[in-house]
This record gives sequence, C-alpha cells and structure tokens, in this order.
Amino acid sequence: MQRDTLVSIEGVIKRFGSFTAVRKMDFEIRKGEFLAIMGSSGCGKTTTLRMLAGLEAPTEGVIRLSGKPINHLPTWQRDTPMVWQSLALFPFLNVRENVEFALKMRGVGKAERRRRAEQWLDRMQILEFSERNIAQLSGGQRQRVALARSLVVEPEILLLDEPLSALDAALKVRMQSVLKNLQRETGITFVYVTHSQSEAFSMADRVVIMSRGVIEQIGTPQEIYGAPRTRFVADFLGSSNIFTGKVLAASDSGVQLETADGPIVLKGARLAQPPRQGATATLTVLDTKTHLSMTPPPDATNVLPVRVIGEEFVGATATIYLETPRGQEIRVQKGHEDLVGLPLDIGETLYAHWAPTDSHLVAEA
Ligand SMILES: Nc1ncnc2c1ncn2[C@@H]1O[C@H](COP(=O)(O)OP(=O)(O)OP(=O)(O)O)[C@@H](O)[C@H]1O
Repeated sequence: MQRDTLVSIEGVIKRFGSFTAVRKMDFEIRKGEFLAIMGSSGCGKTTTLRMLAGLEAPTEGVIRLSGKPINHLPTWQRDTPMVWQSLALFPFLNVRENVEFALKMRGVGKAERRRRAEQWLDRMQILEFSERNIAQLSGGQRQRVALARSLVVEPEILLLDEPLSALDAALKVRMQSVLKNLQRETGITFVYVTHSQSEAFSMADRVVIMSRGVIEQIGTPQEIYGAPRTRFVADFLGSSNIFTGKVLAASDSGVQLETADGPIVLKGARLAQPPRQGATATLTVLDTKTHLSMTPPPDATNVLPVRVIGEEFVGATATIYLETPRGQEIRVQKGHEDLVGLPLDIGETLYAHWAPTDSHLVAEA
C-alpha cells in the first residue's frame, strides 16, 4: 500500500446471481486525487462506485478505507466521510434549504447551518438564488446546488456518477472546469464515473479504463493516451491507428510485423515482454503522429498507400479518414497548416507514414 493511499480495492469481484459485473479488481485511490473511472455502458463503473459507497457489498475481496475493511460498512458508520453526489434535489425545499439539509440531519444549529450553506452557495456562484425554488433553476444552476449540498458536509471523498450527462455541450465544458477547480482547491478526493473520454481526460489526475468488469489500464491521461496498454484501450480511445499481424522479428527494443498491408516496424522501444516470432501482435500509432504526403518518403519504413474516404474539421484541427488497398482504416489528425497543398478530396491517393519510433506495442488481451 502506498503512503498516500486512501482506498484500496483488493481482489474485488461482484456477482449478481450467475452474472459477474466486476471481475478481480485491484487498484488504489490516492488521497486528494481526481480519479475518473471510464468505460463503455455496462462495464461495471457504477457497480464499482456503489461498492465504494457501501450500497453494494463485494462478493469476494476487500475494500479498505484508510486501511480499514469497509465491505459491509455503510457510509455513516465510517471514520472517513464519503458522499455520493446526487442530482435529485428536494423540490419542496428552496436552494439554501437543500444545501442545509444534510447539516440539519447531522444536528448542526440553525445559524451555523445557514452560514455554511451560504458560504458554499457563494463559492459555487449561486448565492443570489438562495431563496429560489429548485424548479426555477437552469440545469447548470441545479448542478451547482447539488455540488454545494454534497460539499457542505466537508467529505474526504466525493463519489460522482455521470454528473454532467444531462447538460448541453457548452455547459458541460464550463462545469468541467468548475469541478476541476473545486477539486484542486478543496483537496477532496473525487471518484468520477463517466463514459466520456473528454470529461475523464480533461479533469482527472488518473483514469481507470474498464471493459466488461475488468480494468484494462490505470494511468494519467498522458500515459494512457501516449501508450495504451491493450488493444481494447487503443480502440476505445479511437486516437490510434491499429495494425495486427504476424511477428517476423522481435527483440526487447523492436518488432517487425507482417500485416495484410505490408511490414510495420517498431524501433527504439524498451519492451519488457517482446512478442514471440510467429505470434500475432498489434502495433499502434497515434493519429497525430501519422503523416501524409503525395509521394512516398525516401526512407521507406511504415509507408502505406491510402485513399481519402472522408474528412472532418473541428476548430483548428482536421481529421482525415483514409483506407489502405486492403481496407484498413487510417486516421490522420493535423492542424490545417500541415495539410496545405495536399489533395484531400474523397478518392485521392496519398501516402500515410510514420517513424518506427512512434509505433507502440499493445497487449493482445
Ligand atoms: N442489481 C443488479 N442486478 C443484476 N445485474 C446488475 C445489477 N446492477 C448492475 N447489473 C449489471 O452489471 C453490469 C454492470 O453494470 P453497471 O451499472 O456497473 O455498468 P456501468 O458501467 O455503470 O454502465 P452505464 O454506463 O450504462 O451506467 C451490467 O451488465 C448491469 O446490467
């Protein structure tokens, strides 16, 4: 256990009847971090959060909070305060009363309740709406009330399950920075469940990526983006081109792969477990590290003839979708200035290429 570990999840399995929702999960949550749990629908994110909250007990394994097992301990019996952020505000209470509610339940006196509620409403920039009914608030304002209500009790851990999913795109981005700043300023540990990569990667210090009840990777957004551990992660993030083939040669510093589109090479790596010659392996390259040219570059490694099949422009960047003669899809992401002079109409033929040092080996399973 690391020195700054607040929660440790050790060999946790959760079954519902014969269905296993979480399989053998091991990870730690550090004190004061913003941890996002991300994955596609049904992969076990909410179940994991519910086990942390004490709303479900693990079928096997141990969850420790500040070193003490809490498998069957409801939140109110724990020494370390943990709060589940709920968006379900009480419609019969006004904004301030909603925020005061948890303090009232804890027996905090009237004046003190009001002072602390107003302090948080001010911090969330909604003090002016204190006396309003919940029905008179916008989606973003309700979010802020819900946050103030969770934080007024000064938890050490805040559990959030897709808190921004109902908001429109612009408000989502605004609330992301509100949440991130709040977490930084308060130092409260946030465990944040989302299926959105942009939310997880923009806010979290570390991200847990799950698939079908299994953790595929844990790391900082930069680590995961730059070096997806498994093929699933590379696929899920959608920011890499992925090539699977037979290993022609491999050492601890590189791999040569034979794919349907020709050889793909990785060089300059430090591989703990190089694949065996003749085995199937997968190399990836980030779409930002994949380049396009009208003629093949002279030192011809990792060069593929490609046909343009589509393009998408978002702000200052363009994503070009291409296809090799064997139907392998390739994505290239560039700033507009990098694409000047290239024929990008659908059907045009170009060459996609990248440096062997930009290839990356992922685990098959
Ligand atoms: N009480 C339950 N009884 C039976 N199956 C359950 C129960 N709760 C969850 N599951 C199943 O466990 C799996 C994981 O569910 P969970 O809600 O944790 O997924 P999730 O990753 O949060 O998905 P989503 O993003 O759709 O909310 C799902 O297949 C779900 O149907």
